[in-house]
Amino acid sequence: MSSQIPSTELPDEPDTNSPAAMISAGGLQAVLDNLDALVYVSDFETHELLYMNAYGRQRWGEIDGRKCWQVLQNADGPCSFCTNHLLRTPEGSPTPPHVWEFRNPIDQRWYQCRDQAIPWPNGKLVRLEIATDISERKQIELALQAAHERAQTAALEDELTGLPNRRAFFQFGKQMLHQALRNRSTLSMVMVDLDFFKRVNDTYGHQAGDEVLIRVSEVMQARLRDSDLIARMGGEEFVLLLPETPINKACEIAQQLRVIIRALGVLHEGHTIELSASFGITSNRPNDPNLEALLQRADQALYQSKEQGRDRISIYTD
Ligand SMILES: Nc1nc2c(ncn2[C@@H]2O[C@H](COP(=O)(O)OP(=O)(O)OP(=O)(O)O)[C@@H](O)[C@H]2O)c(=O)[nH]1
Repeated sequence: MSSQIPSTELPDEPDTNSPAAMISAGGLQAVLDNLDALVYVSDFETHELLYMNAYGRQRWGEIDGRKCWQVLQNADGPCSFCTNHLLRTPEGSPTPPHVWEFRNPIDQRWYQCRDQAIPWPNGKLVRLEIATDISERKQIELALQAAHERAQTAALEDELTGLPNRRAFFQFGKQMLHQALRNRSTLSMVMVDLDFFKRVNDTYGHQAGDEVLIRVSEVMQARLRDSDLIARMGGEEFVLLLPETPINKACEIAQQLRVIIRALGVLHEGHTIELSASFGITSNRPNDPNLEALLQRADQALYQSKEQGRDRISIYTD
């Protein structure tokens, strides 16, 4: 088989009369003016617009020797987000095209911009931008992102009380323990469990029980600092993580919470539901391998509170 290409398919000499070779300035203009994208060229130093295609002129008006920031941004000076400095090396050679996305504050639409330094007929490098309207795609992207963030928040939030849930407790708690070990500071843990909560449900109904859980969450949250973590671990059990809080201070806080819950009296359909809670307290130790170690100790201390009659606080002791 011959490896020679037939001359009809690939001529040896370029045919200067072929339609492709005859593309004129007018032809190029037609291509540029029918593009569904803004194309403009501006001077690097003066920012004067040297060219803008029909797409751009229809949206932003004639260029009339004006500067890019006057025409495209209606501004009094160069834009803070101008990319000119990214398009040339310090020696003045063109860098690879810079592609970025931005929302034009004038028309509020999103554009993907492709900026590049190109040689102009006078021999100077100039700025070329090709900007494509990506608003529809961006709207979907932003809506998806918001939905994803909402789903993430929902996965970490207890539906009833709005407190961080068990999963959030482990996620944030791990970081808090890590920070405490690194700073050699005391992280205290308080486990809180409402007493005889089953009776509340049995006597007043499940909805009354839910109201109690919400009110207890609110009053505990109100007493704590922003840097403390309070999570609902499930049922009528809550865990507090108190950074930079020595054990005696954690006991003081737990006592206050105990008194607050005792005094709460949740009103439900004309009845006042009296409550109490038991507490188990511990603090981190230098060799604590993980959060579970603290949880185990706090749980044992809580068990002691329950055993000794409830409505009390206990500190874990070996
Ligand atoms: N209303 C309501 N009740 C819940 C929820 N989650 C768990 N419970 C109820 O909480 C009760 C917990 O009962 P127990 O574990 O026996 O604890 P308790 O009655 O508080 O007894 P002690 O902890 O020993 O003082 C059960 O009746 C659960 O059905 C909830 O989200 N809402």
